[in-house]
Amino acid sequence: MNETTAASASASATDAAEAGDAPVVVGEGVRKSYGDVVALDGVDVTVGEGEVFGLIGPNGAGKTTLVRALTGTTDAEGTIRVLGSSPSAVDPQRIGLLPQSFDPPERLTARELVDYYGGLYEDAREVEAVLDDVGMADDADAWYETLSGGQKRRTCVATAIVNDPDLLFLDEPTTGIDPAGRRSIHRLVERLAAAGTTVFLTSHAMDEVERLADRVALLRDGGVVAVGAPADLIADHGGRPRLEVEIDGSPPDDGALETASGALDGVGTAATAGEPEIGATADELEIEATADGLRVLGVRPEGIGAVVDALGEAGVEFESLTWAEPSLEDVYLRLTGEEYSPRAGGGVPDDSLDDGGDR
Ligand SMILES: Nc1ncnc2c1ncn2[C@@H]1O[C@H](COP(=O)(O)OP(=O)(O)OP(=O)(O)O)[C@@H](O)[C@H]1O
Repeated sequence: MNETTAASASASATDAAEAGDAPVVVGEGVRKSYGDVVALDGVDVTVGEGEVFGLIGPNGAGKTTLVRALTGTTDAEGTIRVLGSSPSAVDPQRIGLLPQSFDPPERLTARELVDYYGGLYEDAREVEAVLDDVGMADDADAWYETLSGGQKRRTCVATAIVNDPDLLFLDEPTTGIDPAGRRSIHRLVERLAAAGTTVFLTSHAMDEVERLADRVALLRDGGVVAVGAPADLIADHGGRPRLEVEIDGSPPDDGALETASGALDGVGTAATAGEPEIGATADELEIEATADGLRVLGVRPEGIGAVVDALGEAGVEFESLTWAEPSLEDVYLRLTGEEYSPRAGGGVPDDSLDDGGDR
C-alpha cells in the first residue's frame, strides 16, 4: 500500500516516528456526532514534536471539530493525548489556540486585548513583541471593533501566542488577511516552528499549507483519506505537469482535438524525456479538451517548445499557454472528488467542474 494512499489512511504514529519526533498530539478513533451528523468518524492523528501539521478538507469535513476535540473544547469519543495528558488536564500555559470563530471584547484596543489574554497565564510574553510578531504594532491602540477583518484576525493570532505555547493550534489563521499580512503570519509560523513550537494548522489555502506543513492530512466526511509530506502527496495524487492551451476562448471540436492529438504523437519522447518531474511518471503525452482549448498532460518544461511547435504545424492557433506542475491543490481536488474530469472520449468538460478543478 502506498503510504499516502488508502481509504484507511491515518496520520499515524509511524509517520511521526519516521519524522524522528515524539508524538505531541495523539488521537485514536476520534468520533464526534452532532445529532444525526457524524462530524468525526474514527479519526487517527499523530503529530510529532516540532512538526507543522496541516489539516485540509472541504467545508464541513470536520476540521474545526477535530481541533476542538484535540483541545478539549468539545467532548469526543476515542483516545486523545496532548502533550502527554488528556486535553482537559494539559497545562494551559503550554497550549495556544486560535479558534475559527473568536469574538473578543470589542471595546478593547489590540494592545489591551493581548495584555488581557497574557494576564490569564502565569508567564506571558512582552505585549509589544507579540504585537510586532503579527504586524499589529502600528495599529495597537485602535479598538478591536474598528479594526479591519485582517487586523482583527492578526490580533486574535497574537492572543494565541502570548503564552509562548509549546503546541499551537491555528484554525484558519489567515482567513481575511491580505497577501502581505498572510506572508507575515507565514513567517511567524516558520519562526515558531524553527524555535521548536509544534503547530497544528487548518487552512483552505493550499499554497499556505504546502509551504508551511511538514505533513498534511486530508479530511473528508469526518475521516482521514490521505496523509503525508506535501511532496509525497503531490507525487502520489497530484497528477502530471500540464500545458493549458487557450484557443480563442472556445473548445475544440472532435476533429481539431484529433488533429492536435495526432500532432503530439511524434513529440512524446522529446517532451517528456529526462528525469521524472514530480507527478510526471508516464512517458506519453495525453491531450484533452477544456472549456476554452486544450490541456496537454505530461509536459515537462523542456518539452514545451516541442509541443508548441507540433501544435503550430497542425494548425492549432492559440491565444495563450500556461504551464503548471502539480500542487497540493491538485491533490485536494482529486481526493475530494472536486477535480475537473473530461468527458469520456475527450469531450468538452462541464463548465462548473472546469472552473473548480482547472488551473
Ligand atoms: N455545534 C454544532 N452543532 C451541530 N452540527 C455541527 C456543529 N459543529 C459542527 N457541526 C457539523 O459537523 C460537521 C463538521 O463541521 P466542522 O465545522 O468541523 O467542519 P470544517 O471542516 O471545520 O468546515 P469549514 O471548512 O467550513 O470550517 C458539519 O456537518 C457541521 O455542520
